[in-house]
Amino acid sequence: MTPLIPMAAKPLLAINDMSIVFTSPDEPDVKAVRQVDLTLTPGKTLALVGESGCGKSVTARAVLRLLDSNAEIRTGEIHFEADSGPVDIARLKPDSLALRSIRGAQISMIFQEPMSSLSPVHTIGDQIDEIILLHERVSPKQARERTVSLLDQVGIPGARDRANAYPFELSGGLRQRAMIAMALACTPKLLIADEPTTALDVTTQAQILDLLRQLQADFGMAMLFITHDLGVVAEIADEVAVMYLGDVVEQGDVYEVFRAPKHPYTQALMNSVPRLQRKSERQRLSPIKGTVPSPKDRPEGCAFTSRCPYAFAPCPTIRPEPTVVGDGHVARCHLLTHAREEAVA
Ligand SMILES: Nc1ncnc2c1ncn2[C@@H]1O[C@H](COP(=O)(O)OP(=O)(O)OP(=O)(O)O)[C@@H](O)[C@H]1O
Repeated sequence: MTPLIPMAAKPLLAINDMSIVFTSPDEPDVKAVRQVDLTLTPGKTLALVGESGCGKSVTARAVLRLLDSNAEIRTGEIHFEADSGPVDIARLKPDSLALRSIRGAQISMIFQEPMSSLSPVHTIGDQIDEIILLHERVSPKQARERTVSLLDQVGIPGARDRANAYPFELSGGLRQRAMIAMALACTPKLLIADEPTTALDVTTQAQILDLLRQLQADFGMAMLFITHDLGVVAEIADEVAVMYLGDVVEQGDVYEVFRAPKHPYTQALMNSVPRLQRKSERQRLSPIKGTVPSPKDRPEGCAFTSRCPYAFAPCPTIRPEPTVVGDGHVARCHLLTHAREEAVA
């Protein structure tokens, strides 16, 4: 399939038509992610943004096949340019050697809560050494040298001594840095960051974002960055994909999407963010009316129908096709094609 967004370089990651369902013996399947297409270029950052429950984490976890046991990738492909050549991660067995050689080495992940990847009973140095020793042919002494240098690179003061600290002995910000060092231990091509700064105070959040940007420049890795914070997207991303109830409703270059959002959901998200303005120019913030429906009540058509101020006849039943709306900018909304049809008629 020809991508709607022209790619500047061969994608490192190309998710095509991916749908993920949660199954339960007593209930109908729940579609958490619906026919998602995403591409990520080497060295660039793609932000996945949207309200809680829209499928950001499930999409990201699918890339590492870290989904819960009741989740199933029902359709689609996850193409990754692995060291050994192109691979479709969706076809790999979660415990296969091929996937284990990718996970933690070529693609790694950081989380909001560092203790979800750090063990409380081992020192941070031992944990990072272990990952290096698992994936690379180096001696324990060489692994420790690399660990100390990584801890230093992520801004942990007194790295050699701190390598002997247990996670509970570090502050929240330092723990976050240690988790980042661990994720970078084998210089991955892709770092997946799932709300890594959400739990931090604003100063630490800014430091961690700066650090990630710096490390990205040093290591040349791509990032898939999950957040619900548009300010963070503006800070860190090259491209953005806006998700709503399992659908990607709009995606493209960050500047382009922020300058001229085309989907009513993206427009509403932008209007709900405070901006610095003179007192006389200040507008009231408009929160998005209503709540995200449960994925169990998703309409067949556009997922945003029940909250959209412009919804009209086709919206609840017919799913809008992706429409190219600008340079490297695509949105799924009937208004876009409707306006065009009217213009042509
Ligand atoms: N183990 C599970 N069983 C059933 N449904 C699940 C499970 N995990 C996630 N879901 C559902 O999948 C949907 C997407 O969840 P996901 O965690 O990806 O959302 P999110 O956008 O990352 O939200 P948040 O910002 O709150 O983390 C949600 O409706 C959620 O209820």
